[in-house]
Amino acid sequence: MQFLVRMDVRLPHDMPQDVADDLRARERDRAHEIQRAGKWPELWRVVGRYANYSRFDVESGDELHELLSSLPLFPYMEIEVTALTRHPSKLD
Ligand SMILES: O=C(O)CC1=CCC(=O)O1
Repeated sequence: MQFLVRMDVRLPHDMPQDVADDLRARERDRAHEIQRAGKWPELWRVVGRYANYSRFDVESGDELHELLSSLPLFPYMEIEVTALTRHPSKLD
């Protein structure tokens, strides 16, 4: 199943810089693991925002939830998920 996911990151303003830096480094490492597993084929920055649009290729909504909740930034993100299906007019 394909899912379009938007993640908006909202770190508390009073979070110490070293804690934020550590979270970001761990987020990057976990994102790389999921990408290497072929489950996160697209990751795009939203211009001008601390947010991304991503496409996930997973077996189920449960798997997507497991992956998203494994991200170190998960407690600090607002996440919107849209299930996708193939458009009949799309050329191969
Ligand atoms: O920076 C972001 O948009 C949040 C994020 C997701 C994967 C990653 O490495 O950072």
